Amino acid sequence: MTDAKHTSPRRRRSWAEPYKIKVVEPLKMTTRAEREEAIAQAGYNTFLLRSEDVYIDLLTDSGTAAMSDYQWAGMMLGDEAYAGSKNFYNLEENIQKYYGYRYIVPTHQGRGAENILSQILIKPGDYIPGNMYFTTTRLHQELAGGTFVDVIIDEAHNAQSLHPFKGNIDLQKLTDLIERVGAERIPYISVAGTVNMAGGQPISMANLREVHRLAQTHGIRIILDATRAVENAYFIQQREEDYRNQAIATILHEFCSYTDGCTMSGKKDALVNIGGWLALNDENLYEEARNLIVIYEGLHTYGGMAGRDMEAMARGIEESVKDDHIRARVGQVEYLGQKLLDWGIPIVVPIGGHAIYLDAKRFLPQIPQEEFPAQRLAAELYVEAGIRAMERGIVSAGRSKETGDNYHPELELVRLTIPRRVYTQAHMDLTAEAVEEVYYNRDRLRGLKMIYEPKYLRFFQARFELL
Ligand SMILES: Cc1ncc(COP(=O)(O)O)c(C=O)c1O
Ligand SMILES: N[C@@H](Cc1ccc(O)cc1)C(=O)O
Repeated sequence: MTDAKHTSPRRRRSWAEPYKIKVVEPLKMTTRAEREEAIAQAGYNTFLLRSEDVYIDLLTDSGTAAMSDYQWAGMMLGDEAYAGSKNFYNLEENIQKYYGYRYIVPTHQGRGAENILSQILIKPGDYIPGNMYFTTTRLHQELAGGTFVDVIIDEAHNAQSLHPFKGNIDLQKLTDLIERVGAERIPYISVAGTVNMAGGQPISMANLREVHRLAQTHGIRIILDATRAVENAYFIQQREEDYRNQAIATILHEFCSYTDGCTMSGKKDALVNIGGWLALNDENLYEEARNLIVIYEGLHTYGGMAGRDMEAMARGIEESVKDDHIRARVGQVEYLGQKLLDWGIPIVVPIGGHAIYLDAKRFLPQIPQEEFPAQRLAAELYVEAGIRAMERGIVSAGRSKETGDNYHPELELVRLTIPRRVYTQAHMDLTAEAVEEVYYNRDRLRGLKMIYEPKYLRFFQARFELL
């Protein structure tokens, strides 16, 4: 007999956090009228709100993690020497140990590494295939004279496809590109794990291994965007048969071994508020990176970070690869997503690693994409309950560098991004309730008009008016 009463409690054990709370940060409560005023002043762009006017901040998981006492203790051991800080060597050692790359160049955050990498590897006229674009990554590739080509599987562009690895690369699309432009015009394949713009979706180990094999045949490098590679490793453990019994750290190491280097925003997986790195296995490329780093970031033993920041990141890496940590981290995201699915709210499935993505096309079908449905939905969530989310649709996609026309991405999404170790289950419940309320009242929402458009990465600073 297996009715609920007789089920072993062990089988029901949930994802509860493997830590307890030692310090809290009070939040300001606002009225609806105050929020209406604040979002209008912010030009209906959640990036332009003041954080003190936000109740639950789900704008991003970048630099928003709560550090542990072990990390804070490390901050007191900051060696703030200009050159040769011991914290750099601790950081270097941990990156080599857990990610497996040979040479490490610290940077102030991910895009610092993307800048250096793009300058070193890309020549005007080159093509860079990748598993869906990321805003900063593509811009650096374009500024260096390259053209990004999306070679992700088609399922990634379909919010409702249940493919377990929507971050996978379509080997046929990649082969076609190599045949069309020639391997010598492809400086590297840009692989992200997980894929942020697709909904935090993972790439499988099997797929990366295949991409590696193909790349080797043509002598093309693979550079990983390792920003959320630990979360990717968790999905490999959960969904890929051969990895079910392997530790996250082991999976991460193998995953990186199929690539020639990585750019990293330490502000995500590595549990710090600032920091990043560029890692490379090729000594000559490392030499070039060391030359550029002193122009853009700082000396090669600090790269824009204080010694204490490097120590916090070295320790954050150790914590990030613990199985208990990552299970609870993704578990919390899944908890929120499952609740929304149970209530019939349209979200991207499968639920991703760092965020829930509301499908604005199905949420607000009455608003055409040119009137920015996702931007409108994000603004409304803020007005409803002081929850700050982020548009990931036509505003984020920007314009084609060739024609200047707006891209029209298939995915028109609002991202509810969960910071690591910051919010409680009750915050997730309240978030779900607020989304449900907006969904209930969705018919009365109209679109927006863009009244200010910055030249680069427009979503950060664009302004809108209600239509
Ligand atoms: C997948 C991905 N790559 C690169 C970056 C760039 O990192 P950073 O914000 O640290 O510059 C981010 C976030 O910005 C990201 O999510
Ligand atoms: N990488 C961070 C910060 C960021 C947000 C949006 C961007 O398009 C670029 C950077 C994030 O994904 O949240």
